[in-house]
Amino acid sequence: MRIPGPEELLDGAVVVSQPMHTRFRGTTVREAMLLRGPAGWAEFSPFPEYGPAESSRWLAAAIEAGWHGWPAPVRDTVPVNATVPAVAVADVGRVLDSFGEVPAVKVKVAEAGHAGPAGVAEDVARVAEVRRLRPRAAVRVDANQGWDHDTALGALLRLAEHGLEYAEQPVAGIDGLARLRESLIAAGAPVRIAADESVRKETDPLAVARAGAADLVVVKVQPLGGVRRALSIVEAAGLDAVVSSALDTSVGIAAGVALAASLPRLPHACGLGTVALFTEDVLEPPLRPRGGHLAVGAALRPVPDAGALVRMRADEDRQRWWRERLRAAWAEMTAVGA
Ligand SMILES: O=C(O)CCC(=O)C1=CC=C[C@@H](O)[C@@H]1C(=O)O
Ligand SMILES: [Mg+2]
Repeated sequence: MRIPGPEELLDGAVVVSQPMHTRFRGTTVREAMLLRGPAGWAEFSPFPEYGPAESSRWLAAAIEAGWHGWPAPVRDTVPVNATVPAVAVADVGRVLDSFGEVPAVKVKVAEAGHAGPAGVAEDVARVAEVRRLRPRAAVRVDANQGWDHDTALGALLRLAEHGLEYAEQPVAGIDGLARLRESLIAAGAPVRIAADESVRKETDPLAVARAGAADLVVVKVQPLGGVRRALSIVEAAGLDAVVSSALDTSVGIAAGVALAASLPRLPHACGLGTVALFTEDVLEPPLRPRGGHLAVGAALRPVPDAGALVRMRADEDRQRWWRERLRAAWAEMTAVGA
């Protein structure tokens, strides 16, 4: 893959700032740098705390999107899940309604500061409310590795009573996932385990499959370094994959759609409905599911709305900060031996 130089990448780049309806991942504003390449618009939006090495994979994904393009799709539509942040029970209905009809709902649990017994009770109540409001949807939970073994085991045994499609990264680490999976089977509640952080943050994303630590892998285009790299990780893992967003703008969501559309098997709804969590988006109309699905054809060549780019443009300090970040990620990516 040809790697353009930083000046070429930054020519026409703009940083946008997106306010969120609900706090998610500890923030209420998400920034993203949008790049304009010969193959189309691309997104570079590593989370603010990520250093150059981790960010270099996000840059590789942007270069693929903007300078090379994606593999051909094998399906026309992609099923999408609603994402319910760790909100109070009273707010669950409002969040669900913002996603419209969906085949699956992902519920955030074990939020920082709420991973003890009182937090588990809140999590169970949130999942019960989702189940009450969407009796036919598949319900999955994502703990972002916030529980320890015993809390996860206790929580999942209670949550399993509401019917769980799977539990995403309930505990940290590959060994932790493998041990919990065994304990759940031994307890007669074989809740399926999906690995997220143990795939996207490990230097060896296949280790989870080798260790028998998960039933599914969650794959996100930017953290894994592009659609092609994510496809090869899924193939080598030999596990079913759930495609999810990294809280991207619709430009980044398009890359997720490209991945979901080109996977040979797609048995689960994808976490690609997250633009519903933002108050504004760069696309007019935003990439939002209809009837629980995103249409692939319309999604693959996102062109931001010129007015939205002006309205959402971050201030000049943030433009400079992101330009430096891209240069640092580029230097890491092209360093000898990288
Ligand atoms: O998968 C979804 O439904 C939405 C995306 C999502 O949950 C995430 C996006 C970005 C960062 C993560 O904290 C989070 C996740 O852990 O999967
Ligand atoms: Mg996750």
